[in-house]
Amino acid sequence: MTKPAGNTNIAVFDSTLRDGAQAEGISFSVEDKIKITRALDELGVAYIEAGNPGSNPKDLEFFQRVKGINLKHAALTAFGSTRRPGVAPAEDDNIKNLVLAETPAVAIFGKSWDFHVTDIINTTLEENLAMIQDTMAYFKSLGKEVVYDAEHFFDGYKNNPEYAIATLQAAKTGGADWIVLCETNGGAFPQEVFDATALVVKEVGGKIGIHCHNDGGMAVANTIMAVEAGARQVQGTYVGFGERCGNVNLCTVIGNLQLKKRMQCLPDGKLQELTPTARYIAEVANISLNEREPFIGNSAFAHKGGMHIDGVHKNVRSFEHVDPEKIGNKRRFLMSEVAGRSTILNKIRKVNPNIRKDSEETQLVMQRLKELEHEGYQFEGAESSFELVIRKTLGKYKPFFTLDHFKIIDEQMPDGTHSSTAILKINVDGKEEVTAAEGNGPVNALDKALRKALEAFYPELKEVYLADYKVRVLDTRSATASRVRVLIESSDGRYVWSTVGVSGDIIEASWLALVDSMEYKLLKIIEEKASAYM
Ligand SMILES: CC(=O)SCCNC(=O)CCNC(=O)[C@H](O)C(C)(C)COP(=O)(O)OP(=O)(O)OC[C@H]1O[C@@H](n2cnc3c(N)ncnc32)[C@H](O)[C@@H]1OP(=O)(O)O
Ligand SMILES: CC(=O)C(=O)O
Repeated sequence: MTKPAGNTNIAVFDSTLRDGAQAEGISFSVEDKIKITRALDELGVAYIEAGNPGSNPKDLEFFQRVKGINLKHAALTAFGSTRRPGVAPAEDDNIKNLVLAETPAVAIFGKSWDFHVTDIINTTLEENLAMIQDTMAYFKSLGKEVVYDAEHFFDGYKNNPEYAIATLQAAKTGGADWIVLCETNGGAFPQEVFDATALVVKEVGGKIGIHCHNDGGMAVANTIMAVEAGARQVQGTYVGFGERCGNVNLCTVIGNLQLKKRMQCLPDGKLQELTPTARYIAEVANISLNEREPFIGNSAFAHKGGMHIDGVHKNVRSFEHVDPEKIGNKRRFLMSEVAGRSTILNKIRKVNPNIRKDSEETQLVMQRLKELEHEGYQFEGAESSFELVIRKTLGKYKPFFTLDHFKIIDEQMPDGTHSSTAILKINVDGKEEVTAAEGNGPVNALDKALRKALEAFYPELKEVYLADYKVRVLDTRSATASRVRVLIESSDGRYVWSTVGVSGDIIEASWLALVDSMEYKLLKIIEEKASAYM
């Protein structure tokens, strides 16, 4: 038997590794599946539907390998269909593979929609009922926990309610532990889901679950309505991956049920892992997380409008529906032309703690920020450049070096190879330094030459490297004459910082961002040394 799902009263059933693997663009390796299984178990979901052993050798291999892993919370679940028409369960190849998986739980899907029975699996309505009942009874005889997924239940119920309910009764008679109502085509409305689920809870009884797809954008609403009607198992995928438009996003469902409806979905203390787990799963799946995703997205608690930021500084409840820390996310304040003084005050105070919201300096920095954003700068993702803007505006900036000149030679060879060389002369406290460096492109060569020149004076820069480089054309209509914004992410292995440059020339924009990056790092070195002496 499966382990209880801790102190939860909603059983979370995650199908990232099965329905999620049916999403366009997703292909998990066995290793990926093991990593995600461990992460979901650590989070405390009740069931991990990890694949379809009758589908492919990869899933079979996964189920063999995962046997050696001791899961703390979750019941590992193998997925497959009912027996085929006219074949006994013990003789059905798909069912034999499910047995080989040796999981404590199985999820078996069967047909609820009469049209699917007659036109898709080409059998009789009676045989379909027998297929469902026999399959449940077979797995129960093997001591498994059996989750019955009533595929297309809501469409079936609309078309032929008596038959749809009869399929659920067949599953119950066969001994299913859970009956899960599937909104397979994802087109139902919340009220329809509520009404049908409430009827099933009353007339069929037992433990009822819900499985929604998002084709009409209603998956979360439909899931919540089913829970309101009495469903106690919620199936979905962790960040919403799934066939077509995806399955219900479990992060959104868990966030809503646990924080708004006070229905516990994860064991005590685990809700804070909601966001880090989403990042981890997206990383393993090699899919970039939609940053606007509720609860877990990077933008979910990012405040940009000046009036909103002012409100949040006064009381976080003014523009936040829940506390981001409860789900392991964080509040962010974005620098931009729509910011007000409250937004920048915290940043200014790091440079001069005596400045107030109504100080003249605050107004000056605000004005400079808006001018620069008008020129094409964006400080949302380049807070280190913004700190330098504040210093320059407040007269707290002294350049670490001055540029005499640089020159870039780009060579395209007849054999198709390409090389870039940068030659550069800088001046530090009256001392000149001339360097040259080669790179795989002009910016790479310039970056190397600048660091080489500066390292002669500031050896700490040896550990700095360029972690990311992004270019954005600001006015696409004017094509090559348009301005470009370059965003650079630098790192010294411990910290990451971001800087920005804007110009009509991509090399100049890159140079401006590179200079900010080096100057910011040098400033931080000085600050660290100063605090060590305090
Ligand atoms: C709503 C859902 O998400 S259900 C799960 C859907 N997931 C998947 O399909 C992914 C895994 N599937 C697979 O790897 C393959 O489809 C397999 C290995 C299971 C089957 O492959 P094949 O035998 O080549 O069949 P194919 O995929 O072409 O067709 C599906 C078969 O399943 C049968 N089938 C579909 N649903 C059911 C059901 N509930 N009960 C019994 N048989 C079913 C169909 O009738 C069809 O059989 P037929 O060829 O005799 O008409
Ligand atoms: C079972 C399933 O994945 C569905 O009906 O959508």
